Amino acid sequence: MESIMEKPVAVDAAAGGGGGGGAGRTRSDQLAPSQSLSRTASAETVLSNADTTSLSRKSSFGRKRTASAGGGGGGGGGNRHIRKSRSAQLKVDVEDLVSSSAALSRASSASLGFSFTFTGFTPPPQGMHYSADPTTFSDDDSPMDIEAGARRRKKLMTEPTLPIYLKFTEVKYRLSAKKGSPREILGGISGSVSPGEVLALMGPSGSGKTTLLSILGGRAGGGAVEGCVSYNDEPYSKSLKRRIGFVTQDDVLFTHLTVKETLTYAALLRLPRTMTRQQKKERAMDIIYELGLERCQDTMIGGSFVRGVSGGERKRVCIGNEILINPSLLFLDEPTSGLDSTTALRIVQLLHDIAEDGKTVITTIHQPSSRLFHKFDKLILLGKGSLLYFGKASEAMPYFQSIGCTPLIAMNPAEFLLDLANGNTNDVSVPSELDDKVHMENHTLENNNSKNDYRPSAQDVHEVKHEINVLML
Ligand SMILES: Nc1ncnc2c1ncn2[C@@H]1O[C@H](COP(=O)(O)OP(=O)(O)OP(=O)(O)O)[C@@H](O)[C@H]1O
Repeated sequence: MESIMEKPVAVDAAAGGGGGGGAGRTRSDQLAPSQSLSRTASAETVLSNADTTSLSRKSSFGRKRTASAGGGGGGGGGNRHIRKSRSAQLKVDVEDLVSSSAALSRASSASLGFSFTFTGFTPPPQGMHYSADPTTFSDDDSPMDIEAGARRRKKLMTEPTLPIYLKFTEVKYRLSAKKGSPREILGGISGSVSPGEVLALMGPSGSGKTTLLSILGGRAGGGAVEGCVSYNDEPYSKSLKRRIGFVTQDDVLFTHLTVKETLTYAALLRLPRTMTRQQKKERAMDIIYELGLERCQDTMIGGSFVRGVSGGERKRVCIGNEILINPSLLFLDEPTSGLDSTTALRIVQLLHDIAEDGKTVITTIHQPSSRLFHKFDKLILLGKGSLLYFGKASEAMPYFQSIGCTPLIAMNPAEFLLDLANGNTNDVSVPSELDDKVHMENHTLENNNSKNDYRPSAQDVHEVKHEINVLML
């Protein structure tokens, strides 16, 4: 890692980015009365514990919960009455959760899984009005609703963060082998991503997506890294570490904690001392609302032996754990793996919303649906550690068509690009250079009595692409 950090390159003017609407929709009209009541009551208790210095923000926060409960049909006055009558029997208040021995014993019985590494959160200004609109998604929203909700959704993540422009040039990664020469995992990958953009790293399994993501996130493993990675023209530093959120493929969560407990503990442990305990707890609740987790906030995370939240909800909790600290750079390793296409779309829409708040988002992705593919601003296509494409995601197909690679049947763009990266040219028209190479290699294989067909490698596609590029210049 040392070598890449010593020589940052000058950064060109940051490319424009962003785009896409925010996700979410209101769920208040579908809330069961009991859920509404308990949330309202809980909010009331939080309010009652509030110190006077942050009254205005807490009031708006209280209104927010009231509003969401009110969606179920209750008016303001009625809610107040309900809140009063229920306040005595509140059991799920955050204060109780944090101090209750039951919660603690459950926590201690689970394995420690948080990766509390960063603490660079700036507390929001007092009196900041947080959204009263709980219009985030839940698992039964339709994609149409998501789009509509995206327009309605107000943002919670309004605290300013340092915009970070990430640029990487000729990044190589080699692993030393016990026998023979070192194994090259990444061979000269270049690209950049601006605040407001979502960069997707796509490629077949084993192509080096996670390795590249880890290097960019300052988490390179034991191999040798070459090239240059710069953050606003600066090399990686300790202070930058505090501005990075990293959601790994297998983030470990406490099985027996509820969603609310998980995020509240994370807030209490990860947010800076300059924030009061109350502010931290409110921050956790804001995240719950922002990520549309209010309906499952009291559900246990669960695991192999305990039934808990759904896969999509679990992913959102992992993302919540990271966006709590309001990172400038957010890295995610396969946040949509194992999810159905609609839930995956919601997660990617969420990433869009986060980017729209001025964050820089980089995510690996396995096999996105076409709708999901079009949500990315930029794309890096990897094939066996080689860079096959870097540019706007929307221009990837036209680009490959311009060099003679076109799908022969209607195909999801991601599927087509992954086929190319895998060297699978069935149903794909490829340039004659590549075709010739396939025939030549097959001829050699026939002469050797081999039963296998030659499949062009990612390197072949890469080379052909390079030759064509040269011819086109
Ligand atoms: N520490 C390591 N030791 C041995 N091999 C490694 C190590 N790190 C990465 N590799 C190898 O590097 C290659 C790229 O791995 P990487 O996890 O980056 O791929 P990927 O594209 O993220 O794959 P997947 O989509 O399956 O997660 C793989 O062949 C992997 O086995």
